[in-house]
Amino acid sequence: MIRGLTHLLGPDHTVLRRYIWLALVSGVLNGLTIAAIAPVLTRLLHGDIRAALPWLCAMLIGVLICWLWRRRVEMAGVDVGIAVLGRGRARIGNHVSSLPAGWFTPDNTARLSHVITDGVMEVAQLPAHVFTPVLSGMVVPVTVSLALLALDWRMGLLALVALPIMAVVFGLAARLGASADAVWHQSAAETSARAVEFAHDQAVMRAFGGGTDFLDQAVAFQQKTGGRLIRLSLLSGIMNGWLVQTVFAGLLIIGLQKLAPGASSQTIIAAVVSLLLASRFVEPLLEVAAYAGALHGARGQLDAIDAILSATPLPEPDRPQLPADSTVELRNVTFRYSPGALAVLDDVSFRIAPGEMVALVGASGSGKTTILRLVARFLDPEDGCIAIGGIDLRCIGARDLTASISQVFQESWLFSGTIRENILLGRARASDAELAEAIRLAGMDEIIARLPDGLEAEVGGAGSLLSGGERQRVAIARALIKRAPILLVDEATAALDAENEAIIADALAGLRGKATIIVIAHRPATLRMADRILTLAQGKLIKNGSSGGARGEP
Ligand SMILES: Nc1ncnc2c1ncn2[C@@H]1O[C@H](COP(=O)(O)OP(=O)(O)OP(=O)(O)O)[C@@H](O)[C@H]1O
Repeated sequence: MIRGLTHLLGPDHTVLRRYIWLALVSGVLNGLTIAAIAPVLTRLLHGDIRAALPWLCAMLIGVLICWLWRRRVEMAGVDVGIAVLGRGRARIGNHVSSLPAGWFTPDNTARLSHVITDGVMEVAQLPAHVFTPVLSGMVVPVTVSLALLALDWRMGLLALVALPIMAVVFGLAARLGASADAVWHQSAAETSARAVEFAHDQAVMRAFGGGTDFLDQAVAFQQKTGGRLIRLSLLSGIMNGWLVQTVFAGLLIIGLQKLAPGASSQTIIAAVVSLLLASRFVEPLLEVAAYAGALHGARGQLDAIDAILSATPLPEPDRPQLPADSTVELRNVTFRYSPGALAVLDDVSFRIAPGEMVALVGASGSGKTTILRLVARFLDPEDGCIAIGGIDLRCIGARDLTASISQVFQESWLFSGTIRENILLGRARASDAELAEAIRLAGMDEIIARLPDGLEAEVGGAGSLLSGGERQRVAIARALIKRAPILLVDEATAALDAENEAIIADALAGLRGKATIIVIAHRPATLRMADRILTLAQGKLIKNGSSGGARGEP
């Protein structure tokens, strides 16, 4: 668990180290203060107040130091929490942004959103609310059992032997809950993802009279996994508590034996003090046992964070090379989305010269979008290589590759913010004149004139305040302003009226010869405009010919 937190904090793990050190010292100080009860009580019960006084003072000073030290531990715990919320979150963000775009499957996306919202918060609260009593609960009994050893060797020995046994049982109980917890976290992530989908796609569901079945299934699964988790947490809590009580019973039996009739007053006093210490020995252990649920809950979150941080980023070249020009070449590329699955692309090779416009055609599922994803290096091929300007994509730095490629994909992803911000995402430093030119070429002048806030109009989450065609035009303006030497276009099959289609055609025509264009083409006009048409069928390139031969194809 500590390792997981250290991984999350990365170079900032020193705050965690400081906190642990302070918490352990706090445990020792607490233990020593509790142990001081023994000489105080012994002397008081013997009626020797004068001899008890120095010990009493030492104990009171100990209580004060413990109280002050505990404040330091709490503040250090808060510092760790703040580091987790701030730098830990940033670390997850930085790491995720270095992962291949292909990593963002619905499952991983749901897990990521669950971790960023709930997981990090749960982990951030761990030090202040859980670790402090747990660390103290582990150290105090060690110190108290040493004091017991000095008073009654049999009780001390039992306490010392019981400690490692309890540590093993507590660990096993935590492991028992951890697997149930991992399944629960996964089901919780899935339920949140489905709830968002459910809300987002209400219009479609209502149109088709869709029920809530898919959401109900996720909720039912979460209920089942939650129930199992609660049962196992309860079981492990009971098991831990039962073990601590058994050890306490053993200590009581040994201590009470001394109170047999005829025992000397000295023996009775030693027995009473030992029994008091025994109760202080079990108290923190019961607290640790009670925290078992919280601990393995947090472990589940830490494991989920660890899984994200352990995902392999796209390897960056040691010595990045720059592409010589905007040639795009696939050499014997084979790709499958998961090991053992059918090859989505099978030994595909082609070369596109700088400034050439190539249309990709083929039946649905033939691999057209996958080719664009591979050229943009969302994913790496299994076999073969993809090169830009003669350089393998794997030898080009991520920043240079991003600068080389513009994309207009069907989803036309827009982000919350204004139209201006969404377009300038293409090139933040574009001048006003360049912005105006991109807007004109993307046919957005009239839309912007119509909106009360013009360029400053908010597009809403994922561009929800704009129509499908308007979203597509913002995406085109963004791609145009970037002026990348390579343009990848997935021509939308839906949501485009004749006007929007004409605008896309104009934008492509304007770029013809200036950029290397690969377009997944659906319209005859685009096919006619292309210099060459590549036809795919079931992941194989079956035709690589001039556009003349394909004119009129859908
Ligand atoms: N993320 C993914 N994980 C697993 N399989 C995928 C994934 N994306 C696509 N596929 C599969 O890969 C194959 C090729 O998909 P691709 O999207 O490249 O086809 P396409 O030719 O662009 O289809 P369309 O014209 O319908 O968009 C399909 O069988 C598809 O089911």
